Amino acid sequence: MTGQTGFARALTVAGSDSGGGAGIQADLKTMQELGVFGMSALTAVTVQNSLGVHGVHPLEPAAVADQAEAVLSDIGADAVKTGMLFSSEVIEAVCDVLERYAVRRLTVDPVMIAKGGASLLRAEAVAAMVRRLLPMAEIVTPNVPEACALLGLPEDAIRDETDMADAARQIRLLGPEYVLVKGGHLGETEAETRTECADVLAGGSDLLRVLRSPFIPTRHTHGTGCTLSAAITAYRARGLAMEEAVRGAKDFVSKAIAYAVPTGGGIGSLWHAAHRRAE
Ligand SMILES: Nc1ncnc2c1ncn2[C@@H]1O[C@H](COP(=O)(O)OP(=O)(O)O)[C@@H](O)[C@H]1O
Ligand SMILES: Cc1ncc(COP(=O)(O)O)c(N)n1
Repeated sequence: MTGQTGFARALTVAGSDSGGGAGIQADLKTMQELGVFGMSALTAVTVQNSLGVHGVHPLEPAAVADQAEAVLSDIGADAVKTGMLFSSEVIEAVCDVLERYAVRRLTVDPVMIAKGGASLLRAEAVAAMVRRLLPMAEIVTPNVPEACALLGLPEDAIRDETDMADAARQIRLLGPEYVLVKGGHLGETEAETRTECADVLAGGSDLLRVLRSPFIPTRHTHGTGCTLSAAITAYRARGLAMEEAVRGAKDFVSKAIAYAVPTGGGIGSLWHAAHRRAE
């Protein structure tokens, strides 16, 4: 038997979601669906289902760093993403490894709070994320509350697309080459009249794009952010240009939301194979 040559590889550094919809599980499903060989460095085991996060068991920072090192020193990765990192110690340990292997195609999903409200990043770790991780990122993908936290703004400071664009430009000044501020949380209170979900991409020399997609009226949105950032990472691993990668990822996540599955009695999860049906 011969192996496949010329395949793209991606590494995710993130937490496990026992419910299967977010975290490492969403990342690996997305990478596989997009034809990329997915690998993982686990940061924490979360006890999670559709009703929320019931426990968080972080791994030792050295255990996280060793997993990333094992992957990068042997298999290699064409692109890397980070998700739930939990503590400043884990951020520091992961940054040391990414720096050592000169990882360039790095997507940072600055995961802070799960949809049910549980904290997936200690408050003290935001400073380490800003100081060490953001300058290494090729793209950072905050949702609206995360963008506020990165900029030290009150959590209701971003109210419309103009505010999202301002925030994206300001976060760029923290070091990442591109910033995608995601608008899934904007207008949550007007769900009945909402027609679209817009994300703002800033980067390159003077790129500013508003990426629009139809709003899908569903409560089953567990894993949207993880899936979007994993798809960007997979497309970058395959060598697509950044704007193309982000547009492709938004399309992938929209389809996965449209065919979301009502797993459990709470917030259900995306269906990562949906793009196959829609093609
Ligand atoms: N109900 C929805 N319909 C269509 N797109 C959505 C919906 N909810 C979120 N999205 C999209 O999913 C992606 C993730 O956004 P968001 O939910 O804001 O991130 P997070 O999961 O990090 O909170 C974005 O591209 C956003 O526009
Ligand atoms: C382990 C883990 N990582 C990330 C999320 C965020 O999920 P979402 O994409 O719904 O914001 C989560 N709920 N659990």
